[in-house]
Amino acid sequence: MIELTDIAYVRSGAADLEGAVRFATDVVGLQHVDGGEPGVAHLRADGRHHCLAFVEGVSGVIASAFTVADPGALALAETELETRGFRVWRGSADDARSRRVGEVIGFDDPFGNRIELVCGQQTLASPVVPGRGSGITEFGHLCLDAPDVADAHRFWSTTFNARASDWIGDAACLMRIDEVHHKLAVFRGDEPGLCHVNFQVAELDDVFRNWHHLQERGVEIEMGPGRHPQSGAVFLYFLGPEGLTYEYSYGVRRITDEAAWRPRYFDPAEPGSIDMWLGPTQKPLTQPQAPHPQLVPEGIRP
Ligand SMILES: O=C/C=C/C(C(=O)O)=C(/O)C(=O)O
Ligand SMILES: [Fe+2]
Repeated sequence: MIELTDIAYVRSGAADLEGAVRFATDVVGLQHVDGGEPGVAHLRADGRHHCLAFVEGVSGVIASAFTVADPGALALAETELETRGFRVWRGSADDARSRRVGEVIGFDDPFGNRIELVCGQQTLASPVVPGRGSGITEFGHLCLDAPDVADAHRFWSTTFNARASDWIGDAACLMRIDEVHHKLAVFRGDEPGLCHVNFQVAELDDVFRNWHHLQERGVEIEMGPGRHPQSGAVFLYFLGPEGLTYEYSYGVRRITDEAAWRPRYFDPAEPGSIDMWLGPTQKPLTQPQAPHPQLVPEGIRP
């Protein structure tokens, strides 16, 4: 069992790097950390050096990354994954440097999502300088697609320390790796992909202020404002460039009594099972950002 300690970053290809960065800073409110690396832009939301990296080139998600404790844990993870039949890539010093981590390995999950595991993710001492006052406090979670959510849960909970916090029938499983209700979600989809990246905001007011801001800027609101009955968070999903869906949310549940928590099973057909406020659309659940074409799965399965 590999212990994930946190989510680390999402790395995505960007056909229009400047446009992707402009949106991430001026609209979403992330900080552009200039790393002096041509063709790569790092965006910061919290203490992490970055939680989103755009790499100039073909659009599409390159990898979703998680941290493990240290180089020893990463070496054990590498062996464990190989033992389970995964082909594991070990990043070079340049790969690690571009990700601002000590070491990086990668593999394709059984559904074709490229996952990276890292140790030594860089923390920046300087305060975050947000691109806009959207109230972002933290990179909250990431959401992947898989054709069978129960299979995905089996994979994540037996290979890693992910635990189901709640299910939405066979449509979604929300999983935690620490106290936060979910840092990883898997939604049912025919193809692998990245459903969305989530950023927590400081106040309920931020969600609504951001909603107005996005509307004024003509940004496509995919769903919300609404409230998820699972985490209890008030959410807003919107579509950015490069097919990337962003989510702001406020008030995510923390599961502090691990032993007492029992996952709940919501019926996706019940009105309100996704949005207690009964909002109209469920688009972000059905249109993930497709994987970068060069990374389309090679069928590596255990
Ligand atoms: O469709 C349900 C989504 C639930 C949640 C939540 O409970 O917060 C999400 O954030 C999500 O996975 O998008
Ligand atoms: Fe979410």
